[in-house]
Amino acid sequence: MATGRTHRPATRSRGIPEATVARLPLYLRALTALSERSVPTVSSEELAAAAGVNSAKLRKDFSYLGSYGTRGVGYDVEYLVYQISRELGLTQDWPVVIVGIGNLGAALANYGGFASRGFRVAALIDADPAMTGKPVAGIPVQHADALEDIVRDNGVSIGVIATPAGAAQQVCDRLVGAGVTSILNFAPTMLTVPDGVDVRKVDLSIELQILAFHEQRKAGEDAAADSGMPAPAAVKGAAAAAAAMDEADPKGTDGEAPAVMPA
Ligand SMILES: NC(=O)c1ccc[n+]([C@@H]2O[C@H](COP(=O)([O-])OP(=O)(O)OC[C@H]3O[C@@H](n4cnc5c(N)ncnc54)[C@H](O)[C@@H]3O)[C@@H](O)[C@H]2O)c1
Repeated sequence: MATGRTHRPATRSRGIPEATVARLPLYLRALTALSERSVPTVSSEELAAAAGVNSAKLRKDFSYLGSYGTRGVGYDVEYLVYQISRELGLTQDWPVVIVGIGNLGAALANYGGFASRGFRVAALIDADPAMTGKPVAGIPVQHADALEDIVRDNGVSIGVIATPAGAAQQVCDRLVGAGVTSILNFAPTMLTVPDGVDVRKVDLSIELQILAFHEQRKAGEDAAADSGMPAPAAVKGAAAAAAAMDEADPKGTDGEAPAVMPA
C-alpha cells in the first residue's frame, strides 16, 4: 500500500493548471465577501487586489473556467461564485472523516466553517477506547477498529489525519484501503500513497518559519536604515526564504502562501 507518488501532476485532467486550482479558493473567498455585501459585479483589478493576485494572472485563471467578464462591467459576482464553487466541487456535499480526536482533531471537528463550504463531518475516529462514544462537536467518537466500515458506510472520499506522526502512515493506508482518495494530513510526516490518491499537508510551523524570516528581514532593514549600511541578515536570509517559499508554494501561487501544501 505504501508505494507510489505523493504529488499530483502539474495539470489536472480537465486542463486547469494546479497553480490556478490553488488560487481558486482565494478568488472564492474574495467573491464571497463581495456577495455578502450584495456587490453585483467586480473588475479584474478589484478582485485581483482583494484576492492578493496579479490581475493578468487572474484573467488567465478565469479563462480556464471559460469566464471572460464583460468589458466595462467586469465579472458577475454571483455567477463567478457559482462557477468557482462548481469547479472546486463545492456544489456537492463531501462527507469527511477526522481520524485522531485529540487537541487538533477536536478543534477541527468544532470548526463551523467546513459545513458552509460543502464539507460535512461524517464521523470522528480515535484509537483510544476511552474516547469511544464521547460526543465531540455533537458527534460521538467511534473506535478506530471500525474505520473501514465507517468510511464505506458513509461513502467518504476525504480523510483528515490528526493523529501523532507515528500512526499517520498506518491510518493513511487504512483510509486508502477503505476507499478514501483524498487525505488532508496534519501529522508532521510525509505520507506515501498510491496513484490516484491526493495528499495535502498542513504545517503551521512552516508558515511560522516563513513569518520569522520576514520578521528577521524587517529587523535587518530597520538596522540597515539606522546605520546607512546594506542589511546583511536580509541579504543572507533572502536565499533561504526563497527556498522556503518555493517549497511551501512550489507552483508559484500568488497572494498569501497557503498553509496547506501538496504533501
Ligand atoms: N500541522 C499543524 O500545523 C499541526 C498543528 C498542531 C498539531 N499537529 C499535529 O497533529 C497531530 C495531533 O496533535 P494533537 O495535539 O491533537 O495530539 P493529541 O495527542 O492531543 O491527539 C492525537 C489523537 O490521536 C489518537 N490516535 C493515536 N493513534 C491513532 C490511530 N492509529 N488511529 C486513530 N487515532 C489515533 C490519540 O488517541 C489521540 O486522541 C500531531 O501529529 C501533531 O504533531 C499539526
